[in-house]
Amino acid sequence: MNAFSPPSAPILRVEGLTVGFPGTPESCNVLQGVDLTLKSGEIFGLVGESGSGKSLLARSLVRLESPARITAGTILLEGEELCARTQREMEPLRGKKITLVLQHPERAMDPVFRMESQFRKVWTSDRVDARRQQRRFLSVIQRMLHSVGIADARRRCRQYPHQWSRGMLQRAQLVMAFSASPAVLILDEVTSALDPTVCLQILDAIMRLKQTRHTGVILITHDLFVAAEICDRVAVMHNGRIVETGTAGDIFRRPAHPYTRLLVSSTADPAGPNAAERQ
Ligand SMILES: Nc1ncnc2c1ncn2[C@@H]1O[C@H](COP(=O)(O)OP(=O)(O)OP(=O)(O)O)[C@@H](O)[C@H]1O
Repeated sequence: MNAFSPPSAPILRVEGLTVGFPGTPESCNVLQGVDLTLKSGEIFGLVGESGSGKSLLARSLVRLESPARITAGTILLEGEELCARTQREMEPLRGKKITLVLQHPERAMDPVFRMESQFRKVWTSDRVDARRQQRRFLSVIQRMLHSVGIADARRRCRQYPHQWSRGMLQRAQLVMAFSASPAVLILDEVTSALDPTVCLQILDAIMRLKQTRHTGVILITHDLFVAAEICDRVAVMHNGRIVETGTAGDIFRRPAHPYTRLLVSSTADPAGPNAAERQ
C-alpha cells in the first residue's frame, strides 16, 4: 500500500513530553518523557496496551489534555512551541494546522443538519480566498467523497447523518479533517468497531487523502494488522513511554524491546503477507 515515500521535512517534534494528573505523584505521570517526530506526508502508527497513554498523548498534542497537565517537554509544530500557548491561542491552530479525529463519527455530526451543512461548517475558514472557496466547496467536497468511495455524493450531501452508515460517517469525518489541509492529523482509533471491508475502505481513504494533501498522520490503533498495512513508521507505547520506534517491517518482524516482542507474539503474524513489500 505504501507506494509513496514520505518527504523528510519534520513537521512535528515532541521532546520529553511529560503529562500527569493533578493530585498524583510525579512518579505516576501518565506520559513520562515521550519523544517523537512526524514528517510531512508520513503515516506514523502508535500502538500499545490499553492505558499506556496513547489517547492522552493525542489530546496533549492538540493541548486538550485537561484535567491532566503538561509538566515538562516541548511540542514543536512546524517549529512553533505549543506547550506555552493558552487555550485561546490554540484555537486558531486546531482543525486547521493540527486536527484530532476520534472514534465515534456520529458524535461529531449535528443530527438536525444535512450533511452538506456539516461539511460547510468546517469549510468556513479565514482563508484569504474563503468566498471563492465557498462557491466551489460542494464540487470539491463531492470530489473528495467520491475519492473515498462514497458514490452519488450530490444526493448524499442532502441527507441527514442518520441516513449515512457509520463507515460512511467515518469517511465523511476524514474528508472534513483533510479538507482543511492540516499539517498534522491525529486519528484515534478511527477503524475500531468497523467491519473488515469498511475498515479497508477507511485505510484506503487515509492513504489517498494523505497522498494528495501531504498531511502528516498519527494513527493510533489497537490493531497491529492496520498498523502493519498502512504505517510508514510505528511507535510502541508502554507505561507512558515510547519504548521502540521503527519501520512497520522492523517493528513487526524484528521487535527489539521485550514489550514489543510480547505484543507482536500475542497477535498472529501482524507483519502479514505484504510485509516483504515494505522492506
Ligand atoms: N482523571 C484521571 N486521573 C488519573 N489518571 C487518569 C485520569 N484519566 C485517565 N487516567 C489514566 O490515564 C492513562 C492513559 O489513558 P489513555 O486513555 O491515554 O490510554 P490509552 O493507551 O489510549 O488506552 P486505550 O487504548 O484503552 O484507549 C490510563 O491509565 C488512565 O487510567
